[in-house]
Amino acid sequence: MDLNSIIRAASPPRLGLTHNRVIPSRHVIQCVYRFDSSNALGGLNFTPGGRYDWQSSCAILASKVVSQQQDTEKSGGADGISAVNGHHTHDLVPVKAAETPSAFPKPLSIADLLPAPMHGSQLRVAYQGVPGAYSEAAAGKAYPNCEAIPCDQFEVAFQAVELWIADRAVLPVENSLGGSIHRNYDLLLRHRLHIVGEVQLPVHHCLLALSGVRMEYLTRVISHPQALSQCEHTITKLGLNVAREAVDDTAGAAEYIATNNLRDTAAIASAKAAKLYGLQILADGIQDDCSNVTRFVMLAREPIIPRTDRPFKTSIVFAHEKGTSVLFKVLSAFAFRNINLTKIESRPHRNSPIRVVEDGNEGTAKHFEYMFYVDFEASMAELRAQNALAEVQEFTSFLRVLGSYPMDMTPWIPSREEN
Ligand SMILES: O=C(O)C(=O)C[C@]1(C(=O)O)C=C[C@@H](O)C=C1
Repeated sequence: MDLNSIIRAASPPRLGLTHNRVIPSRHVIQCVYRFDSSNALGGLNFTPGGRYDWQSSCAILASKVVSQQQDTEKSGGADGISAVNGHHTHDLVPVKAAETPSAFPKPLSIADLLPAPMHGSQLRVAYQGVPGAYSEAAAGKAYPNCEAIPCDQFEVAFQAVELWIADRAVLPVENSLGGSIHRNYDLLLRHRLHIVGEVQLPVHHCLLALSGVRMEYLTRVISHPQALSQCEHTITKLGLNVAREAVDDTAGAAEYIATNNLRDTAAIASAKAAKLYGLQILADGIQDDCSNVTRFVMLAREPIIPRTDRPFKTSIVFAHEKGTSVLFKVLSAFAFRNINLTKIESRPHRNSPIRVVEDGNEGTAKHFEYMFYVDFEASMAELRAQNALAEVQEFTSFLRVLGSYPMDMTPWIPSREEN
């Protein structure tokens, strides 16, 4: 087997935006949620008709399954894609029911309508990147024994869950050295998934190159922008005179070097990526700080029921039409109740990015408008959290609960070589 065949064998196809029409080999059930923007407890209350409602409707797209199945047939779909509801398309020829009852579509059962994971199968977890990416390791930490599904973009991982191709998505939101992964904050707002958990992964970076390549041959280092920034000082300290180039993910960088036989380029990626793509480790543990940790959130179509028997965290996002002046009031709603905040992030308000204030004598002032993301240490099952949010709602024009979920309390172990 040559190196390329090894790489191909090691890498299952990634989901891309063009794969959105992939149908799982069972009924596709689509849920559409409409959010009442006045809903402080969005996603946590399902009482129909009230102010605090999610309006939800579920439709079983049997006809869509059939039409997509025909499309797939035409394009010679791969195994598992051409199968619909457990029946391969070539089974669907006119036959007598008594002779071959399995030739007819199976009626839906309660099992088809159960929340994921369905049919007792493995939990399918979407992540951005290719095998060997840190996000894959985070998916394994969050859901041991899951089936990790590689996606080529963050957006695709969201869509994979929304379209029932995956049961969960695991996505990075912040790193102890590189800061926030802003793209995912923006996507959390644009999609209707719920945060159901978090994992913190110690990230141990290696410098990888083709076998026989020496550091002095290198002219370029490629990796995910977060990984490049997490190793910036070490790269300089190693005396490397190299261009830095950003690619979609760390393991993808390793795969690219191996596939294209690049002898002047190194990748920053995991030791697992070195093994998967047949690269040597030129330097080990090159992150600028040994306590380099990335925090990932787990996303699902449904929220979990918040509890009080273990430490919970709640993530919210809010905006106010009068700008940042209410921030103090909002934050004091938590301070007065002794609720600890663990994160505040502001992002441009896409719907109204600028507020213009006219002053007849002085001219016109333009202020930037923001969405604020806050994580606090309390469960939505606690009265103090509910009261805090009721107060926050008074000051805000938009408020959404992104999720209330168990905190990752695993003991602190600095990064090691295994990821
Ligand atoms: O590229 C990868 O391997 C990823 O999983 C992405 C990612 C990130 O987005 O921050 C995850 C963890 C590390 O911080 C570096 C990169």
